Amino acid sequence: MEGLTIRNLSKTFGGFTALDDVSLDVAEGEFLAVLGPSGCGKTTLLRAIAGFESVSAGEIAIGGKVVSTPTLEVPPNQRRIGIVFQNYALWPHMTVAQNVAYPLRVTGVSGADRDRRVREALALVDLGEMADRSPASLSGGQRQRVALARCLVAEPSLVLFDEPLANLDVHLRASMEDEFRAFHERTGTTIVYITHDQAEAMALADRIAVMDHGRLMQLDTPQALYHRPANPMVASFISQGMMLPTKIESRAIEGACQANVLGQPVVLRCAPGDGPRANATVCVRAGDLRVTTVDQPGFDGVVRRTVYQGGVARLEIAPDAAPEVLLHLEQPDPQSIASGDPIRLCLTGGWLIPAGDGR
Ligand SMILES: Nc1ncnc2c1ncn2[C@@H]1O[C@H](COP(=O)(O)OP(=O)(O)OP(=O)(O)O)[C@@H](O)[C@H]1O
Repeated sequence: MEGLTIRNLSKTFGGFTALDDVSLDVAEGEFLAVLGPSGCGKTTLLRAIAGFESVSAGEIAIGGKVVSTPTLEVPPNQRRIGIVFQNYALWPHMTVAQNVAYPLRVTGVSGADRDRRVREALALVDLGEMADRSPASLSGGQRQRVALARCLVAEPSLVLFDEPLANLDVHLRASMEDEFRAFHERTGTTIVYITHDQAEAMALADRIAVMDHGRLMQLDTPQALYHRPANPMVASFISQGMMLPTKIESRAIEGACQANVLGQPVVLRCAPGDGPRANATVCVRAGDLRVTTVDQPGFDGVVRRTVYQGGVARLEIAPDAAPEVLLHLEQPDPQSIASGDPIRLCLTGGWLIPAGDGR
């Protein structure tokens, strides 16, 4: 298979396991984001793919060719990989074109061939007009595009992005997201994109690998991660899913179970074959909760906090039957609910976290 294949990859530093039995495939032309909290192993994974880090167990293959095992290490410059870092790493004394030409110079590509490839790479990132400018005269986003062109000029089979937007302000991040998406559509490059920003991963990637403590928690489309998280870590990490204890009362029929949550009967979405079991948990999104009245099905709680957000207020609520869980929902204007008020909520749906850890 072309693209990238990782099989049972582990990496230990002394006695510490930074990557723990990670397996994943990235298809040729696919855009995969690797997402997870600080310290989950994202950078170690990227460094192992790039060849900057040896592996303790398992195997990495790029374009069908094995490049890393505990006894084999193909050097980084023979892996046909491009890397875009968050700090651009452009040479300040060179023009934009000279920066982009640099990887070709060091590999001995010269003359008209080099000029043509630099022109094409700059055109791909829409910087053809800026070839003779110095990096200091460019905006942060333009510099990031030069870094992208410099990586593309070497015609990599795989491009690794290491939190490339982490240093940019919010507006520039949004426009660079558009640029990266357009770039991927235009070139069909296989991309592995490391980030701790969930919104960025969701906006850009075909699929997302969620990691925690060195382990792959779930690899799926953004929609599947949101609607069908495989375990509590993914459920709470993606869009602040809320977890509530649940009693399942029927077997799954057409993807739904009858259940009871905090005393309220409710139909929940679930995996095929799910059914009554101990310690079941439902993942609830803010949109699954609404404020209701005492004569309606639901459960009672107390408002702990309200935060007005323009047009809506975020209500944080502790249910009476599980006060250790803090629920949140958005209540549209006009606002009449205050902190400390008793409240009744109705749960309209949710996803039953599958049994086991779902990996
Ligand atoms: N050379 C090393 N020696 C010892 N421990 C290391 C080394 N490199 C990484 N680690 C540890 O491995 C774990 C994973 O680190 P890594 O940098 O891959 O995480 P990350 O997900 O990229 O985090 P962040 O988002 O904060 O950059 C951390 O606990 C880190 O301290």
